[in-house]
This record gives sequence, structure tokens and C-alpha cells, in this order.
Amino acid sequence: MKIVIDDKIPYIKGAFEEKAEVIYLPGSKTTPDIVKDADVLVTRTRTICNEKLLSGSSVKFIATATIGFDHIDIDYCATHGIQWTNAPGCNSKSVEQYIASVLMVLATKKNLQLKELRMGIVGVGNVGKKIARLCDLLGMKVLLNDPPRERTEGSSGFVSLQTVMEEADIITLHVPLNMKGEDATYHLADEPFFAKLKRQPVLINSCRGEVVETEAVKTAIAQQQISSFVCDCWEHEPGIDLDLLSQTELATPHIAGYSKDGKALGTQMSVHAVNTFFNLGLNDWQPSGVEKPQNPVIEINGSGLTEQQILAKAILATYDIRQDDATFRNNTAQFEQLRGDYPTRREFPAYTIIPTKITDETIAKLRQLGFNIDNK
Ligand SMILES: NC(=O)C1=CN([C@@H]2O[C@H](COP(=O)(O)OP(=O)(O)OC[C@H]3O[C@@H](n4cnc5c(N)ncnc54)[C@H](O)[C@@H]3O)[C@@H](O)[C@H]2O)C=CC1
Ligand SMILES: O=C(O)C(=O)[C@H](O)COP(=O)(O)O
Repeated sequence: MKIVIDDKIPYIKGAFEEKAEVIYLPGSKTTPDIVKDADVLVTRTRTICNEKLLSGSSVKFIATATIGFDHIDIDYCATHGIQWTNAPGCNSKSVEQYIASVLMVLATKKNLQLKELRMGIVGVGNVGKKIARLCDLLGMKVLLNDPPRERTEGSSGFVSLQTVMEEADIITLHVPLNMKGEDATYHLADEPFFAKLKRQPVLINSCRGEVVETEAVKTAIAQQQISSFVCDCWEHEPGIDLDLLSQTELATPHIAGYSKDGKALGTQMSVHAVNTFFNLGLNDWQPSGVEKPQNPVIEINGSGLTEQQILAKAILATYDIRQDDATFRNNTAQFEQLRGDYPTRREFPAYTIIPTKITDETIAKLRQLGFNIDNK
């Protein structure tokens, strides 16, 4: 058996070596010639798994260590006997941490009381649900839009996109990139979308670049239909629109899901999927060597601080998006390299907070976010 693995998937080396010939390659170098006699591809978003790559190959199974799977031509796979899997939810907590950091940075910069604001969440799956819980915890009013879920679960708890456009102060997008069908999301945020916005919301795109139309969002910024654009995912990555970047409030190179925890889980889910498909006896395989946070203990003295300020201290001590934003703006041509060399980021449960003068209610919220609390 031959397995071709993207060489930027961490913690996977050694998993399959006793069972198969394993080749590690950059996604961009995974060519038809390389995959023609492969049985398995373990990929990321950078390998476009379509007819051009797969035609005439012996590939039977594709595991992508990502949530999104818009890089896989699922119709082609279905008609050519190729099974595939993604890693649902693997890095959803990482995206939650990214959004938490965005909210705290915006609140500090613009002097916002988050609990006075309405958050519109478009796409309420693994990521959107976590963002909803986060915003609820921050006291925000949450507007949930997810027509596919609404059709199967009923309308209770959901609102239309129109309501989000009219009522939200912040809109965050967490939909898959769908090019066709009634739930198509390609250019969901286009000129008519921006024209319908009522409250000059902040727009956050950390799902896929193609969900927001570049020219339309630039016009929306210029005409102040939105008050800010926060962007992690860009059209035509890595060749992004630098003019849009210069007008973006917080800009990052598609790293919202790049916590080490999320990466490790994506790897584990992919290895287990290949194991299940080929029955390799790797049921107990787990990633090892996940990097520890540099400063795993966070001391917070809550004296004189509001609850929002205490939560901001905790969140920003784990991940401050302003650092990624600055690095990106100074190295715009290095989009893929910044992703490949992304520094260690760990999610909230990797940290312990030592609280002083913090109420039980706020400590409960820190716990709900996933932090450990040292009460000594
Ligand atoms: N920037 C990053 O690093 C990351 C980006 N992503 C992106 O975020 C997307 C969402 O991730 P998950 O929540 O894990 O996916 P998911 O599949 O769990 O949830 C997606 C939700 O969107 C809903 N949806 C589909 N079409 C819709 C539409 N037209 N309008 C409103 N809702 C719609 C679905 O019903 C589903 O509930 C992924 O597909 C991926 O493209 C995910 C992880 C990391
Ligand atoms: O999981 C997803 O979907 C994402 O967007 C990932 O964060 C993308 O990671 P790469 O596969 O591009 O490394």
C-alpha cells in the first residue's frame, strides 16, 4: 500500500510506516504522477483532489485533516469509487479562540461593551455553535442563521439572513464553501448583501475567502456599509488582494484553525479514518509531541476590572490576534510560509488561571471557556 501525505500535517510521521510505503510531499507537489500508484492521500486544503489529479490513479481513499472539503471534487470521487473523509470539528475550538481574540481586540480598540451588541452567526455547525456559546457567555444577543439546519430541525432558534443583515452589530461567517444549490455560499456577501445591512456591522470572514466578494467588500468599506472587515480567509489565496488587506481591520493568513490542539486532532481523525477503511490495527494511535504553551499559567488580579476586561486578559494571554496581524502585514508575500511556520498556539484548556479578586460568577465563565482554575 502507498500513502501520500502532505508534509505540513504535523505529528503523523511514523503512524503508517510499518503498514505501508509512505511519501511526504508539499501539497503543491502532489502531482498526478506521484498519486497514480497511491492508495491513500492524506491531505490539507492545498491539494486539489479533482479529475486532473486523480484520473487513472489507484487512489481509493482520501482523508483531509481539515474541516472544509471544498478542495475535494466529491462528485468525481462518488462516480470513481473513491471514498473520502474530512475531520469535522477538529479545529473548531481554535476558530472559537480566534473569534474570542477578535472580539476582545475590537472591544478594547473601539471601547465596546460586548453585552450591548448583537452577534449574527451565519452557519451554525461545529464552529458556529461554539461561537454562539462564547457570545452567549459574553452576554451578547445571538442571531443564528442556518437554513439547512432550519429545514431539518425546524425554525425555532433560527433567523433569516435578512434579519441578521438588519439587526446584527457584528456578522461572522462560518459556512462551508458551496458553489451550487439552494444553500450556495459562493459570494454570499456580495453587493446586494452589503446594501441590505442596517447597522454598519463589523464583518468577520474566517470560513472561506470565496464566500465574500472582494470588490463588493471593498466598496462596502469605502461606503461605510460595514464599520470594519476582519479577514482570515481570502479569495485566491495565496495571491490575495493587497488593496483589501490594507483596508482590513484585522488580517491573518488563514490561520484561525491553526492551534496545535486542532492540528493534532485533525491528524488523529485522519489516521483513524485510514485505519478504519483499511483495517490497519491502528485503533489506539494518538499524536505525540504536541508543543506546550510558553506560559501556561496566567495570573489575573480582577481588582478594578470589569468582567469583560478579566475575560479579555485571559483570552488574549492565550492568543492575541494583533501579533499575527502585524506579522502578516510585514510579510504579505509569504502567505503560505507564514502558515507553514505558524508559531505554537494552544487552546484554552492548556492554560491554568490563578485568580485574585475575581467573582465566582466570572470564574465559572472562565471554566466554561475551558480554562483550568488554580484556587490556591
Ligand atoms: N479559517 C480556518 O482556519 C478554518 C475555516 N473553516 C471553514 O469554516 C467552515 C465551517 O466550519 P464548521 O462549522 O466546522 O462546519 P460544519 O459543517 O460543522 O458547519 C457548517 C454549517 O453551515 C451551515 N450552512 C451551509 N450552507 C449555509 C448557508 N447557505 N447559510 C447558512 N448556513 C449554511 C450548515 O448547515 C452547517 O450547520 C468550514 O467549512 C471551513 O470552510 C473551518 C475551520 C478552520
Ligand atoms: O479546517 C479547515 O477547513 C481549514 O480551513 C484549515 O484550517 C485549513 O488548513 P490547511 O489545510 O490549509 O492547512
